Amino acid sequence: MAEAVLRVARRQLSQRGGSGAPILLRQMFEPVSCTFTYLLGDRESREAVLIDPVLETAPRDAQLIKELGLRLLYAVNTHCHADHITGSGLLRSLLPGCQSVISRLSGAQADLHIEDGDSIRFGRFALETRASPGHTPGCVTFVLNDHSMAFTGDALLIRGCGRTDFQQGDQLLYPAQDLHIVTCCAKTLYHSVHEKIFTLPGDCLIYPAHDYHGFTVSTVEEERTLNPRLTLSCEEFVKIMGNLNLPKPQQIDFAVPANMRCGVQTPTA
Ligand SMILES: N[C@@H](CCC(=O)N[C@@H](CCS)C(=O)NCC(=O)O)C(=O)O
Ligand SMILES: [Fe+2]
Repeated sequence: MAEAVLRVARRQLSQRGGSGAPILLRQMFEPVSCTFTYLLGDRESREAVLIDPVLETAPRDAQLIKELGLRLLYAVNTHCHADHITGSGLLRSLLPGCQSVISRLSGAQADLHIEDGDSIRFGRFALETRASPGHTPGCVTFVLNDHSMAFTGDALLIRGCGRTDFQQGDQLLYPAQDLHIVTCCAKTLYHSVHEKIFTLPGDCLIYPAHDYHGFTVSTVEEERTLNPRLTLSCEEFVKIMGNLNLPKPQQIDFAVPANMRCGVQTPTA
């Protein structure tokens, strides 16, 4: 009971802030890779962060940020993406003052490297970093400080989850050389989701990095009870992940090397 009261109080503090203004949130879509980019801002200080921008839609995002009178502090990545080039490199040149961010464990270049437990602050709000490896070793989930929403990248998708068949060394490659790697990554992902995401409040909103079925948002409670993969035992989950037989992402051969350098740094002529 005391915990519930505290949670409500925390939520009012962050979502409503001191002035009663709610957080500014925009979910944007890039249709080729089916990627969601999220803009979060503080209406009072005008400080903002962008989660998982895509190279092709970075100019759109920069224009919206300017139109809304926001100051982009950080263009952050939930992981080194295999299916598209990140927009974080381009955004730092389109919006001077913006810094690119990715986890240290991704091995990718960026202005700032984050680790489990680090906070990304913007105005009266903050995003907590929770390491959630498995899809890639450097995957993180960002949780708003009042635990009302989580940006899960590819660790947890709506009624699905990220694939675990990438070879993970210096770079992501496909396919993983043997089933042992897929098994190990799948076990890691299962524990990440159960320990770092499903432990959040049931009404915490889940915002993934992709959706291929037309969904936009879910909740912890929905995924805890309805996700067809993550409601299985770890053993059954590992078996399913070893047999997804997904085709190689079309852009992986050039997207991953580019993302290891945090994408394209300057606008093309
Ligand atoms: N067809 C797409 C790639 C689709 C894909 O592999 N998606 C990844 C997430 C992006 S790295 C994934 O984990 N999918 C899980 C699933 O169950 O679909 C392309 O060619 O880009
Ligand atoms: Fe991914």
